[in-house]
Amino acid sequence: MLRVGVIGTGMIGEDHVRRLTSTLSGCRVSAVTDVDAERARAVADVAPGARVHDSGEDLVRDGEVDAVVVASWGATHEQYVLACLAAGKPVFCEKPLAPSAKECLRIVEAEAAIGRRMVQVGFMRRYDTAFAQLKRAVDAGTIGAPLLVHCAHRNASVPGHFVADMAITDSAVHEFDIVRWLLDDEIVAVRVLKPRANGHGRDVQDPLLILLETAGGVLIDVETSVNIQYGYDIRAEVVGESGTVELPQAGNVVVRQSGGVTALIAMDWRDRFRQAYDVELQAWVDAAAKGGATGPTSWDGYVATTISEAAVWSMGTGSRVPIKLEDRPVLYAVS
Ligand SMILES: NC(=O)c1ccc[n+]([C@@H]2O[C@H](COP(=O)([O-])OP(=O)(O)OC[C@H]3O[C@@H](n4cnc5c(N)ncnc54)[C@H](O)[C@@H]3O)[C@@H](O)[C@H]2O)c1
Ligand SMILES: O[C@H]1[C@H](O)[C@@H](O)[C@H](O)[C@@H](O)[C@H]1O
Repeated sequence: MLRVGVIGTGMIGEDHVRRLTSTLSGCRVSAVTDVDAERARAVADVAPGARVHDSGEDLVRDGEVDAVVVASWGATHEQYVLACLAAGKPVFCEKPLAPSAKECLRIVEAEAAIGRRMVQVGFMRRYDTAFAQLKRAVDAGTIGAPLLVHCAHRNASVPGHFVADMAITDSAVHEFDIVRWLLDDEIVAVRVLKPRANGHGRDVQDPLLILLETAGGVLIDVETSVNIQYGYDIRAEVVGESGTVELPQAGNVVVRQSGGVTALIAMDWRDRFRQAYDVELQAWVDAAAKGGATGPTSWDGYVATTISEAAVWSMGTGSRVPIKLEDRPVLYAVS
């Protein structure tokens, strides 16, 4: 039984504590912590026997914690992931791995020095049934070589602390990861365009249109909308040489009523990606129980954050920004 410590018991931290306690197998939550101690105590109540620690560092040191989930704010991820690596404990870190490429690189270097995978990054879309179907269709080659990808990432609304950059660093970072995975290709440049602003957006520039170029010559457009009101809507369509393939709309029940047809839509990410979170965390539990990690790597986290940094720069300057990556350590060599 893997004993898991959870750092950060906010929205997704609480969700993960619940699934580790009640949905997944081979694990239990033995400790939690949050800078909001009251919140940590409330969440500990859903995990029988879980201790509440004063700090993330204390939790990592706890002899009854075999592996750690980091679900605190992005700016705190690096310190906890590095503490886990130093303690030899496998760690699942929510996206973004860290807010800057420099911080991500320090994690990559620390893991590469150990010489084996210890970190899994929370890019859960790779475990989503709908995205898996999309990838299978692209890989099967029936639409020919991919030429274009159209993506939309729409949030009904976002919390009050959401600032302009977060449409990129918090939201579009998922697309930066998923298109690399979907196309087996690297992003080489990014440009961000700003249309007329949505009046629901307060001070946040919304929406954005992000244009990505890949090494293989594919062009990708990503719409981010963070105040779209009607629901949480994630879309992707790949245009190939002889056809197109589109992300199925996961779990949308179709209702026929009063002379109309309505397809219900999720209102937030918890709803839309529930299955993906369950599968990604079970995969991590299984790998962590053997002392390692699987799925999205620290390197994937570093690449996604590097693209985010370039996109934020482009949003400010309007320029096309090339993506420059450091050399990939052999630990993350593509097989
Ligand atoms: N994969 C996904 O789809 C997904 C979904 C939501 C959030 N996230 C990521 O998860 C992280 C948390 O997001 P959230 O929406 O749950 O935010 P949140 O604000 O609801 O929760 C974050 C929690 O971390 C706590 N915290 C902050 N600093 C801390 C520290 N130094 N030590 C311990 N606890 C600390 C806060 O008090 C808060 O309770 C972010 O990195 C976010 O991008 C990922
Ligand atoms: O933190 C959340 C989360 O990562 C969701 O998966 C994403 O769709 C949202 O845009 C973001 O704000």
